[in-house]
Amino acid sequence: MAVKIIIDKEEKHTRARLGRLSTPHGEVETPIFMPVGTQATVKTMTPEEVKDTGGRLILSNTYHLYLRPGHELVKEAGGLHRFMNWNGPILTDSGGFQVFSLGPLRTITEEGVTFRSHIDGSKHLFTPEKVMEIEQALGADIAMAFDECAPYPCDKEYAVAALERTTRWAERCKASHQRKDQALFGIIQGGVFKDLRERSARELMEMDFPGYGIGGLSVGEPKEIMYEVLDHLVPLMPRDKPRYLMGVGSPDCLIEGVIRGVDMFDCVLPTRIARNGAVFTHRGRLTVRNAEFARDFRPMDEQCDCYACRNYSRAYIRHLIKSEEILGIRLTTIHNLHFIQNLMKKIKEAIREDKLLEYRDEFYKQYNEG
Ligand SMILES: Nc1nc2c(CCNCC3CCCCC3)c3[nH]c(NCCc4ccccc4)nc3cc2c(=O)[nH]1
Ligand SMILES: [Zn+2]
Repeated sequence: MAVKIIIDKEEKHTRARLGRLSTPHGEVETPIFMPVGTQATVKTMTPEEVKDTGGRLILSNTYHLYLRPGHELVKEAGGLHRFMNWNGPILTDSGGFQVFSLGPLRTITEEGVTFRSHIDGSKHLFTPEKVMEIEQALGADIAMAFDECAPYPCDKEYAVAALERTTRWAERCKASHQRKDQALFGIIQGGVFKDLRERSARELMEMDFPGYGIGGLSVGEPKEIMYEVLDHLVPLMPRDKPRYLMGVGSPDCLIEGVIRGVDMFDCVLPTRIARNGAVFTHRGRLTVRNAEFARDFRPMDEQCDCYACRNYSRAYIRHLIKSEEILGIRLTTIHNLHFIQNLMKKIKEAIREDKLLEYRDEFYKQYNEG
């Protein structure tokens, strides 16, 4: 088996669990937050720096790498691990979400999705078979199936059509996926409708994937609705397979997702807000580029022991960002990735001690999400 999860401990009062996910490029602990490396780099970070913040498994993307530099070029380079000098596990998303977020620039048919490149406007067709060819060429340890992510809100008919197409496309992905050293994960859809979520999960589990993405969430729905969908869906999923909540998330969503039994998370948030001069702290978000920090010589987060917080002040980092000095967003990125990985470490400790709900309450007491 290319990829499997071993559950080491289930938290006593929640669905949270500690596990180890083994892959051809090594074993990682779960629950895990996976930094995003859209164009074969976690923006502004060297692989060593990503590792130093606690990153162990990173994401890259079929859509972006197909358009530039091209999956054949990456294959010629020896695959994504060689190309980007990352020797840990990699997961590639299928581009389903990217292509659907292109809005009017794309059209969906049973065959696949035609879209125009956001780079040069050229026309392309993604079919399940084409996406499998791309992901196998990139060579990630985990490849996501090509799915249709329904928008939020959408009427039930739309969600049914997207779910049914996702199931048919999952069959086609499975039929055309040959790489034995790459695990293909199915993606569960069904919008915010509990019966549709059950149906999508059942149809995909019949295909016996080694792991499952939970798609169609974190697309604008209120967090409470996302939590309700998880409360209903996760118990239906196999206990001994990895559960990957796609596109999540913020610190509160990570804690709530782990409580509900999720093992894997990815989100652009930590790296994206860092580039906008904003950082996570134990007391909530802080926009360090704001004028109020011009003479604030404290670290970004006084409880943080990352490289940026040990060596630089808010005033200095604000100066760098205002002066468009690249070091500025490198320091906010180092901090944000460290903050999220440190949060995952504290969550894992709380699971070990069966105190995850207490940890959540303690976290919320100090943290207010913006
Ligand atoms: N196949 C697929 N992917 C999904 C993704 C992309 C996950 N990140 C991939 C990653 C690969 C490398 C390039 C970047 C993306 C999602 N992201 C979100 N929410 C993000 C919501 C969000 C949160 C913060 C900022 C922006 C957007 N919901 C998602 C649902 C799906 C889905 O159903 N199917
Ligand atoms: Zn820090």
